[in-house]
Amino acid sequence: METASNARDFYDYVIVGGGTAGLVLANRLSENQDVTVAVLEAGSDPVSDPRSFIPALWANTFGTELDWNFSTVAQVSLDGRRIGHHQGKALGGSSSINAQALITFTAADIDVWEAKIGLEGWNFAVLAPYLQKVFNLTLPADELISYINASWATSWVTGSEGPVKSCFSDVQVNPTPKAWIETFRSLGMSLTASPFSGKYLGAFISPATIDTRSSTRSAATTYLSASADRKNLAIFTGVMVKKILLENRKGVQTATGVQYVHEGIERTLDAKEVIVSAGALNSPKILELSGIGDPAVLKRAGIPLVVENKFVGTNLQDHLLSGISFEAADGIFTVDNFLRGDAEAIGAAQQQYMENRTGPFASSGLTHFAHLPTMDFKQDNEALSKILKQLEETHPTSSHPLDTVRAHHLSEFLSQGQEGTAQYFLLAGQYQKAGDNSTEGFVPHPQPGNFLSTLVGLSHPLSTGSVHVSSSDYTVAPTVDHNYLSNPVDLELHARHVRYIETIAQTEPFMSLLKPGGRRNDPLSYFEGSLDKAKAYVRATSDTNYHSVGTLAMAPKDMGGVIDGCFRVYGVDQLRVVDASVFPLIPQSNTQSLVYVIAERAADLIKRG
Ligand SMILES: Cc1cc2nc3c(=O)[nH]c(=O)nc-3n(C[C@H](O)[C@H](O)[C@H](O)COP(=O)(O)OP(=O)(O)OC[C@H]3O[C@@H](n4cnc5c(N)ncnc54)[C@H](O)[C@@H]3O)c2cc1C
Repeated sequence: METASNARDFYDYVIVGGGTAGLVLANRLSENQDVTVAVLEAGSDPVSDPRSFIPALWANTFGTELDWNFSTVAQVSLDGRRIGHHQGKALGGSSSINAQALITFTAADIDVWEAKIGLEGWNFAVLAPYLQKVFNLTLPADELISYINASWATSWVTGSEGPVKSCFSDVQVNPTPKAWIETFRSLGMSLTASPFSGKYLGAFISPATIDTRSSTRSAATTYLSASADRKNLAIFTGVMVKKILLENRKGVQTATGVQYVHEGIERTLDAKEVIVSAGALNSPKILELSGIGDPAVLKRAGIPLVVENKFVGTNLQDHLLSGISFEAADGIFTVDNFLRGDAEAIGAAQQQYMENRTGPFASSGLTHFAHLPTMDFKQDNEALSKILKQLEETHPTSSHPLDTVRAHHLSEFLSQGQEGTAQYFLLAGQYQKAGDNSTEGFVPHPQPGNFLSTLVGLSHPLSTGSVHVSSSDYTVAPTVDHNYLSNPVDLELHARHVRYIETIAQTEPFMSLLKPGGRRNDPLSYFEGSLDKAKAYVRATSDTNYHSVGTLAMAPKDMGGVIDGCFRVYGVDQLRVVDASVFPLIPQSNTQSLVYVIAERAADLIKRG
């Protein structure tokens, strides 16, 4: 058996990072028996680790060896707080620790790549068919489909036959779905079309990437099971790639392999082509350690410049998250007992899961979603006009050529009111801003009581940040600066959405899920309609939604691109990047579906040559 210590000297494709995108590529490229493929993954295989495979335990991976455990620098507009930022360090990458929500991208968010960024062939019609190549959705029994109003999913199931299994996980244990859907109906926000259709608004219960037969997480590792017997595919774990080996061939820098460390020993591996799939926060680091990047950044870190591109590590985007926790009515199920580490409650849930694979442990707990336009602007034309005017002006924080496209895209959404500008979702438990030490976990200091939280993620942030090396030492974490809320439009929109949570909480039937006269878990979360109070709360509590993307953008070079439409790094032959780094603009959806799809498309393009 091949191990990292006795690996061959040469593979056709060396994939750096066995994460979400990396394992899709490993499977698809090794379908051709005539090529050899090696995956180098820094983490271990988590498949038999309950923290990874039990759907509810995803946040228990935080701060463990399955997590890179990054943290941002102090965020000026978040009251100077540092934000802990988890990323999967294991086979399957972040798909092995994520919250498993399966929410697919919308047409408008992808079509803008072709129409406004000039990426030929990058549109919804081309990408959408890949969803069915990736996912395999199982429907619940008919009466449950009707209970959760999910008939929209029935037609999609036909043809969904990919390796990543998904299902509607928690409808049997959680009585809230109907209340969630009916509340948004009362607010005029019923689901307008299937969330798989590419254009919809409103509330729905989403599927999750969970295998219904075993009630276990279905991550990118399922791509490996499908290719386990292939002699031309080698998977190495516990291998940290230091840099890409570059050689000047006839005046063109060319990737010839990688340098890596395994069990303290440094080795090299040669390749016909190197594909970097180390995720949005690690891939830029690998390019910069190899001398590809902004001369000023490399100089500061003491790394010799090989290929200049000042956009490496820029354009970092995320869906900033905030929410309000309301005390739940008696008898409503919440996970607060688990968050407080109540041994009896955890033991009972564990036993139920082990015995018949049901109960709260069989679900990620995040399945109630709604995509909404900025509801305030339905009545307040003056406020809308003010924001649209702000969007026309170049803002001083503008730092990336794609900022203009971003502002125009958002402006269209706001003026038409037909697309989501925030994602709302329900957490049956208390939400708390994380501490700035990410090892503190999901809810660091749980309070007594049971809560229902409605959270809001800002869909199309204009604020962009960066991730860069601060040292030539590969063991040093990169400097992550999301620059959250640096553009005031983001604060204005996020605060309006977070304020709208109060309206949701006062609407039936959601209101009846809450304790009459019950408290909220944060004294700052009482806005009484004040936008200023909502803004202060957003600054004090917002956190990451773990959707970092965009740091090696696919775009023309003069628009801030680092790779072209075929994933090739500008200025370097035989080097590609395929992962969440390549998104030029963040979509309003959660990011895993687009990462999977992009990797499938990359495999097709690479195979075509
Ligand atoms: C906590 C959390 C919750 C989330 N919840 C959801 C959700 O519910 N729904 C959703 O759609 N999305 C969710 N996401 C986002 C989604 O999972 C990610 O966008 C996606 O998985 C990223 O895929 P990737 O291939 O870009 O990177 P990853 O999957 O993170 O893969 C990168 C891989 O590269 C490896 N690597 C990095 N550096 C090196 C190196 N130097 N040498 C060797 N290997 C290296 C890493 O260990 C990792 O395995 C969540 C993410 C997180 C972290």
